[in-house]
Amino acid sequence: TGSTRPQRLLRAVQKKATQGDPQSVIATIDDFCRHSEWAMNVGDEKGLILDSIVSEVNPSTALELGTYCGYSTVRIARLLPPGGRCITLEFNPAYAAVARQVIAWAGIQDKVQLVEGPSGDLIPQMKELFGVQTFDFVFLDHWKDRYLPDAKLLEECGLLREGTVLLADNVICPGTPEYLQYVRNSPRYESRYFKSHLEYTKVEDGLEKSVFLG
Ligand SMILES: O=C(CSCCNC(=O)c1cc(-c2ccc(F)cc2)cc(O)c1O)c1ccc(O)c(O)c1
Ligand SMILES: [Mg+2]
Repeated sequence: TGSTRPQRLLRAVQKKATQGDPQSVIATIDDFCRHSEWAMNVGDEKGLILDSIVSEVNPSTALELGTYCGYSTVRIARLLPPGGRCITLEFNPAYAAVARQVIAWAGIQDKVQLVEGPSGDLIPQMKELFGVQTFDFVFLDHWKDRYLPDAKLLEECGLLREGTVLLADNVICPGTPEYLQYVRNSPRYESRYFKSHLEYTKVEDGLEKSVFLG
C-alpha cells in the first residue's frame, strides 16, 4: 500500500517548509506541483488573483468549498484580519486528513474550521453549527457541477449579503458552464472574469468574481 499524492505533498511540506510560515508552505507546494507531481491546487498564478481579491474584501467570515490539501485555505487564512475566520468544507476524508496537517504546519489552524461532509448538507447548517450570519467571501473550488446548486443554496439559506463576493476557480478548465451562465445573466450578481491558466500549466483557465447585489 503505497502513499497517495496528497500524502507525498504533505511529506514535502513537513520536510521543506518552515513550520508556522504560511508563505513557505505555499512556496513548497507550488515547487512540488511544478517540479515533482501536478496537483489540483489553485496554484501560484491564480493564487495571486485570489490574494488580491481576498485582501480587497478583507473578510471577517470566509467560506471555502473544496479544501483538497489546504493550499488555498492557507492562502486565504494568512490574509484574514485579526478575528477573521475561514470555514472550509471537504467531502473526501483522505483529503481532509492531509489538509488539517498542512494547515497546522502553516500555523494558521486557529483561523480555520475544516468540516468534512457534502457541501449540500453542510451549507444549511452553517448558522446553527458555526453561528454564521452571512459570509463576506466564498471561494468555490469543489466539484464543478456543485457550484450552481451550492450558490443557489447559499442564497436560499440567507448566507449571502449585499456585497458578498463569490470567487469561482476552474470556470474554463474543467469548466462550470451552468454556473457561469447563471452569475453572468442574473440581475442579482455583478460578475467579472479574471483570465489566467490552469495551475502549473499553459492551458487557459480563469476565476469568475461575482458580487451578490442582495
Ligand atoms: O473536493 C471535492 C471534490 S474533488 C476536488 C474538486 N476540484 C477539482 O476537481 C479540480 C480539478 C482540476 C483539473 C483536473 C484534471 C485536469 F486535467 C484539469 C483540471 C483542477 C482544479 O483546480 C480543480 O479544483 C468536493 C466534492 C463535493 C463536495 O460537496 C465538497 O465539499 C468537496
Ligand atoms: Mg480548482
